[in-house]
Amino acid sequence: MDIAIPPASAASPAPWSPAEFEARLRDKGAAYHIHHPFNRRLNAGACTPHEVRCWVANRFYYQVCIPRKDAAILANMPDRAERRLWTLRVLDHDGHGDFAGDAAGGIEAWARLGQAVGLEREELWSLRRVAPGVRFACDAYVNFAARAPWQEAVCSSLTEMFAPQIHKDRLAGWPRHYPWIDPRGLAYFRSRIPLASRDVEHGLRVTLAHFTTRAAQQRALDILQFKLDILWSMLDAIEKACHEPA
Ligand SMILES: O=C(O)c1cc(C(=O)O)c2c(n1)C(=O)C(=O)c1cc(C(=O)O)[nH]c1-2
Repeated sequence: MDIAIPPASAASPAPWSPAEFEARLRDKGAAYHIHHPFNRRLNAGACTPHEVRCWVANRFYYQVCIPRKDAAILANMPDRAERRLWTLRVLDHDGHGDFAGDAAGGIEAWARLGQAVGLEREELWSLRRVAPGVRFACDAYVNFAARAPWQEAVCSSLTEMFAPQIHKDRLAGWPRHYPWIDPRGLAYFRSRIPLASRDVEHGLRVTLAHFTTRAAQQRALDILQFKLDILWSMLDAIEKACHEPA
């Protein structure tokens, strides 16, 4: 992701209007990992208990990386008001307050999902089931967020525009498809629906204000594609690592 934004010139096409630009960002949902064959199988109830556990153990690495990447973005934000908003993202995942209920944070909620699918806590936290491709993909996200201008890092979080649907699919289908999973373990997915909407509102405001030439808008679309590729690559690696020979 080291392609520089070329300077606007008289020959550049006019920028898209904010509404058109936002529509083009939203069109990127066609490449979201909701359409990945492994996710389609997972949410259709076609995965074995081994595959579900393996997905939960691998995705845990994404969960632990998210607040690290958000902390890296914070360090690059000069503006106090933006930092105050962004801090919430770190706390959403790391937890705050009394460490009970929602205050325990997303990582703890994911660990409870691990318990609900039958993973030992130590096995999850040790990260020993994380496939190399999942590590590479998540580390690429943290590295990009740390090195890019903060507005570009914010833009890369906009895959969250498409996340509420994937969480809703899990909440709607898993209790029927996977009755062996304790439904209390699904609380993480429920908790993310309002938080993702709040995050997207902020992320879109920053993105629409920052990427204002056509070349910059094209770069924003490329950044979003880079993040979509990270999520897709994670599932490619998970699909391979979690495959159970018949
Ligand atoms: O389960 C999913 O498919 C999924 C996807 C994404 C995403 O689109 O990046 C996030 C989440 N979940 C999620 O739970 C979450 O907290 C989150 C934060 C971010 C981000 O980029 O800052 N993405 C996502």
